[in-house]
Amino acid sequence: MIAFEHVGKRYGGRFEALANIDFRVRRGEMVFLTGHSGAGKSSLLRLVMRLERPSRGRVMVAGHDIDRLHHSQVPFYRRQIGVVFQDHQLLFDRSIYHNVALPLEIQGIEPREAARRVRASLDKVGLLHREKALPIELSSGEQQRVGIARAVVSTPALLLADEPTGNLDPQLSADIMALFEDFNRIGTTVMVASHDLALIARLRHRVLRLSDGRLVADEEAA
Ligand SMILES: Nc1ncnc2c1ncn2[C@@H]1O[C@H](COP(=O)(O)OP(=O)(O)OP(=O)(O)O)[C@@H](O)[C@H]1O
Repeated sequence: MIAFEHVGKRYGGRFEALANIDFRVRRGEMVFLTGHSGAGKSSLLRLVMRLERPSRGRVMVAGHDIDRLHHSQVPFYRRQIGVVFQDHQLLFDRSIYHNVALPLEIQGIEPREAARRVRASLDKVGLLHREKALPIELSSGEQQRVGIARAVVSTPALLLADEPTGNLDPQLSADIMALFEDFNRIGTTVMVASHDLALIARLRHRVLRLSDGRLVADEEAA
């Protein structure tokens, strides 16, 4: 699903944020990406989303060298990927329902079909009963679950998350990770950047560890 082939990323032509990164993630795998602050986790995820382009090497996603996408194809490419951020980036003047519906509106999905998908997504994260609420009325854990519902509403084959449990307490963090595992179980390829080593160790998935822009460990699930 994802292949990094000797990928390097320099910012401003000088600073080397990633060097010689080489790994593959199989379709249907769930992988954690870990490493100290500044190790390059976000940069790696941004390369997969094609928000950044590699300075060296190739990033292949679903068999395509994504650097070769024409710029007109990039929005379509990004819509195939579900993304969850730490600061869930909800629109605070829209209801929970309309936040989750947004990707479907952009794709021009017919409203009745969109409603069915939005409700299925909200049900999956346990928030169907809050569909009319505004984000401000929800706890931060609930807001994060809305972000996840929005990321999966288009049933993406690939789900990326950047520190999705950053601000949450241990129980809520475990709940969020369990949701990712649920999506992985139904076939979604999942890649989660996290520095929560205790949580990662309990979950028994493959771990890619970055340090100073290098891939220093690739540990298969125990
Ligand atoms: N747009 C940019 N321009 C210049 N330098 C950048 C840019 N984005 C990231 N960097 C630098 O690249 C390095 C890797 O950053 P990155 O955000 O990928 O790390 P990270 O592992 O996600 O860290 P954190 O856990 O703190 O978010 C850092 O030293 C950072 O300062």
